Amino acid sequence: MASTIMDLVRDIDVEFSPLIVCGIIAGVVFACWQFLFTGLDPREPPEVRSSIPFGHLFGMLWYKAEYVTVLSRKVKQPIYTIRILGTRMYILCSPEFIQRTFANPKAFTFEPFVSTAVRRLLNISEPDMKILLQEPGPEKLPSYAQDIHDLEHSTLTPGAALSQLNDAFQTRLAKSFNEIDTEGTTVNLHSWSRDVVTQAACAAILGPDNPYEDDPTLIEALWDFETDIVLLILRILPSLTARRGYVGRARLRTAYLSYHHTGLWKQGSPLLRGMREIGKKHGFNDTQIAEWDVLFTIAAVTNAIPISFWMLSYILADPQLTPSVRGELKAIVTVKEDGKGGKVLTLDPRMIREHCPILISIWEEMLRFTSQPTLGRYVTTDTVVNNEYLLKAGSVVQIPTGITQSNPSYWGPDSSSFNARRFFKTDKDGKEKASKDEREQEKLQRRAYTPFGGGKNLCPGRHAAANETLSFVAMMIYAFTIENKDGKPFKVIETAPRAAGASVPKAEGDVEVIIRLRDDLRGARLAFAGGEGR
Ligand code: HEM
Repeated sequence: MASTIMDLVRDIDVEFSPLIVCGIIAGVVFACWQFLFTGLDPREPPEVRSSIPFGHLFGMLWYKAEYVTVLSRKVKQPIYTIRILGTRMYILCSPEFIQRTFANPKAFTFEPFVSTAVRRLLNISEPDMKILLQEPGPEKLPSYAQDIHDLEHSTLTPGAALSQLNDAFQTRLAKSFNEIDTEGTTVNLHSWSRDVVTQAACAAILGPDNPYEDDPTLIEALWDFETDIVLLILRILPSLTARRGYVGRARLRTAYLSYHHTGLWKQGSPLLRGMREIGKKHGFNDTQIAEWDVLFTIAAVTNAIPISFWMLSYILADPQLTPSVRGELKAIVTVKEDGKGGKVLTLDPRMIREHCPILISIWEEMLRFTSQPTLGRYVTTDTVVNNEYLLKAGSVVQIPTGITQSNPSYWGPDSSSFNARRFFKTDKDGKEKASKDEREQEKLQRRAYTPFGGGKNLCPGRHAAANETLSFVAMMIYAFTIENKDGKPFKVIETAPRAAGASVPKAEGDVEVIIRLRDDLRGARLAFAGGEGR
């Protein structure tokens, strides 16, 4: 109780000082003035006004992260401006404009969004924040943010460090698969797959002796933190309004700190060790390093875990797909005697791209269909895009990728539904089947396809995400039968509204299933080539 009161006092103290209240009033007056009197430059994209005053603001409050997507579907313009409380937002719905902004990261930057969120999430002081983000000074030393960016891209692009991460993921995943009861295990598929894949993803980043192994309830704490992240960034009485996330964050902080103090970080991934080294170089203490590690873990699981569940669900819901996928997976699976009277089934995820075109098509379609982030960029300098429109410094660019990723002129009349074979490119003999027109269409699609964002901030974890999802789904489909507990045909469950900042929505509710090893594999141990446990 006493600690709750202290939390409250701390929140109020931070958020509602007289200075901040005056600031808010001044901001509102300024915003109203802007709204009523400031015109747009004629070279700016056309303005879309709402029919009622402050309509866009209400729209944002109502639809949250989805508002610009909902509005863009109605407006049907390639580029337009809206104003909310005096801030200009340019909404980009055409691949042409989107690619131009990706190509100019100096003028259109993502960093202010990250730094504001991180500062508020971790309570970093202004001076520390300056150190964090400082531009290279006269000595030309890169900032912490730049060092981390470079590290992420070097350790997560194909190479030795990524292979090590992938192998560690698969080793831990195989352990969970081998724990499934031979007679069958009844689970809630959504929460079970979330826990199994999270456990493996954390082992990949943090190493085999990580806090989640000692205390699996930390998985729940991680997802509580992830779910409440927007409320924690807003910081309006977080100990009350985001209680679960608030407590989860504190538990994770303590657990990661102990992981660093006890030296367990030494068996972590090259990425994790690199983050620690960079933190130390920039003068961070262990608590700050631990907090960054927690945030990175969130970035690594927030989209990859839900998409694993969706991909498995869409395959299970189509009776034709399971046999087709199993058929092509045969080429990458071996079953051998293990020398101890048993057998071991080994699946090699590194061969999926070459041998499993249907599975790859499903993965790419899954990304198109579910990963529809609204990307944000801050305009740092007045810039003309495409020799056509002026985007003014101090404004915000919003890119609702759901618009381009479901536009029928790029994707055809079935653009708003899931089509497992949309990206299937080879005929039975493995020859390219695309005609010239189809190849032109593919070019358009490639420009309209941004499930991982783009430009300088293109998701560095995209290769790891592909490995995680494909390894999980491939083994689930190949080695197990998965049936609804109530005996009815499997159906894809509802999606929850996409959270602000998330690319992939989570599921609403759950579905109870029985997972059983296939009869012909009874007694076999499951393993991945690359991962241990063979
Ligand atoms: C299917 C799974 C995933 C999806 C759909 C996804 C999507 C995204 C998107 C849309 C962005 C923002 C890009 C932009 O603004 O242009 C992003 C950034 C990021 N993602 Fe992912 N991501 C996934 C998995 C992962 C994984 C597995 C990791 C780590 C292992 C990861 C680490 C990051 C990081 C560190 C950033 C920030 C990059 C920066 O600011 O430069 N992501 N991701």
